[in-house]
Amino acid sequence: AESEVNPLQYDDVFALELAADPQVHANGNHVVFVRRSMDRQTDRMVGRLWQVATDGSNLRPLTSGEGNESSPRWSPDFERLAYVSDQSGSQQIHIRWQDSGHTSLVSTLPFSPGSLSWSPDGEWFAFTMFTPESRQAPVQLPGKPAGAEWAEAPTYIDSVQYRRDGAGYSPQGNSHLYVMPVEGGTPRQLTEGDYDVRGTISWSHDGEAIYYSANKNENPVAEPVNSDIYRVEVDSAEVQRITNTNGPASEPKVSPGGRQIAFVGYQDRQLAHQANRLYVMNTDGSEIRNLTEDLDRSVSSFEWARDGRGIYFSYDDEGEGHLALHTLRGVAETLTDGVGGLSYSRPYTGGQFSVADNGKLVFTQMASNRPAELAFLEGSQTRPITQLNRDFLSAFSVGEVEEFWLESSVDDTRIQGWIMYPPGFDESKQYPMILEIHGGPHAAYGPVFAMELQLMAAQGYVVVYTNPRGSTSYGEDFANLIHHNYPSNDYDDLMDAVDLVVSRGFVDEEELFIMGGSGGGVLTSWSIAHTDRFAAAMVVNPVINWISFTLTADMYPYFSQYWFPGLPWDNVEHYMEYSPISHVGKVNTPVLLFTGESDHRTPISETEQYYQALKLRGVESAMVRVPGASHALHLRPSNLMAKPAYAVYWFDRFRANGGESN
Ligand SMILES: CC(=O)N[C@@H](C)C(=O)N[C@@H](C)C(=O)O
Repeated sequence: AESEVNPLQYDDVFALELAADPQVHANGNHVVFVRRSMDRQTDRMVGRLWQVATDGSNLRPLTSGEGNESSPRWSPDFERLAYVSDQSGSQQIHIRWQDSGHTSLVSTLPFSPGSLSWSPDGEWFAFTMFTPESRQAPVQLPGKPAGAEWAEAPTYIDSVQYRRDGAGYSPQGNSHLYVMPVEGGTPRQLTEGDYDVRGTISWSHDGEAIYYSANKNENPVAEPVNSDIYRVEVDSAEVQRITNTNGPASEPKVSPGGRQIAFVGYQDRQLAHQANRLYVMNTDGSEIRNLTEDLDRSVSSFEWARDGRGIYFSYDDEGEGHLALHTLRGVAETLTDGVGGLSYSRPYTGGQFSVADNGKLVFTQMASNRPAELAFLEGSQTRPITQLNRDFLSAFSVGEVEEFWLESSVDDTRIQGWIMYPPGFDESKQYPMILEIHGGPHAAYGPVFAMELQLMAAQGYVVVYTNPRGSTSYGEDFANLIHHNYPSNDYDDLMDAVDLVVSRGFVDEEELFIMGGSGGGVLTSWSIAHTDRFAAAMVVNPVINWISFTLTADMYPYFSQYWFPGLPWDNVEHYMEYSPISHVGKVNTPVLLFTGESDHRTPISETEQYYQALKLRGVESAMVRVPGASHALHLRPSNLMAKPAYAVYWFDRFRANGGESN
């Protein structure tokens, strides 16, 4: 009955929890994971290490929980657990002895460690760490008296990657590979040069070398996606190149027997979307085999089976994460779906898993009514392990999500989408509707819990979301329907979805609203230049002008060469034809903009261009600037609630009868 409906409140963002980074014990009996929750005082998501038996019993914290903890990694004998924590004031490596429960800080690193990995004998850690390049500024100004307070010195920059979204302006330097005794000591740098070591690092079976991936090409600007796998000897730091592929070769993982390496990558064809394939090769780089050539889906992550006879991997298909096993003999078997749940703000796909002996697996399980929880897979049986959100969600009515498919009005291409109903939905009534559009554009939404969308549904809006052409998880051809052609018929797919939902009869056509972030901001601003059917729009961290975007975004070498037929100055007409700014003269829809001031992916200058253009045209518009926020606007819980709160404020203003229709 309607009286029992208890919709979510904005403040409930602080009640969300999720289970991440599962690391299952080899015996499959218990799993260590990062329990993420929201801290109201610091306005941040914090991670704490917890352990639970895979039958769901004995859920308990592993540490005193005073720091933000991440990256739990079992020692090879499963007697110790390494992890990273900022308990000491900076991100450092800690160890927990599983028998005594004793924990200890073992590093004093100048920068945060990444890709933490135990040596096979359990005596060394390997990790990546930022390594500053000690270089004096080329200009030294004379005349500063001792103790004088002069302006901060100007910064001299000549590196390609001088800023990164989420990290800000970087000092000169690179991420390099280090080793350190596990009981502590001085880290020893194994790689050097003007390239970054990122992602998985993997010890050779005998512990004498480490495999890593890097883009060491002479002109990394011209080859932004190219990378290869290298082997560095731990004693001598001698480096050997293992692959020489045309495209990325990354995430190397040595097989349990030590004779093979699995990795992901693809043959570069300069397409906007190129699906990651899973490869195996001998450790000397010979006999490279593409295991997933026929899958036509992107491999998200993978792990060797402990007997070395196959590789478990995850991939998204039709908006949902799947786990599969590929034996080295060539047989592939899908084991489960429902992998995902780590994106809690908008319903993006993405999950994690961990492999025990004998085909037992733990994975993050997605659901449209709660964020990621852990689940156990044994054979073909899946059972839940954690219920971290049970307490909070049992008290509230969450919007139900229904899948739909439609055939494109342009070319009959099948398009998938979802409707989120407001709690207490009554189909005999008329509701306002929000179309919420994902970014990427090569990314996918799915039936995943999404707090931003839930908070808008809780305010009485039907929320519709789709995977228009260009989205991933439907194969490379579907994604590349917008190659050098974005935005285009993806707009028609979105309008087809609106038509379908309107035809169901429960949406008030006078109360249609549209919003989207990033690539979704592109499509929102594009849509309102091509139709006046929406009563108002919210354009979140958009790209408005492809020329200014490619020349200010952090990933500019990639965007300029993979999303367009050539560089901006040689293709001005193309760039401008596809830029929403070129069509702003047709916009009549009231627009609210919402962007992080520290966004280096779609810089706020894009938002400002659009805002000023709308003002010049006299279109009703406002701009919300989010101080300190990067492209990942949801990272601070207060911003996670601010975005839907502003959306509802703006859309309520433009409802037909002051919001009284339902
Ligand atoms: C590749 C990339 O970062 N694209 C951005 C323009 C984008 O659309 N990002 C999406 C994933 C988002 O929602 O932020």
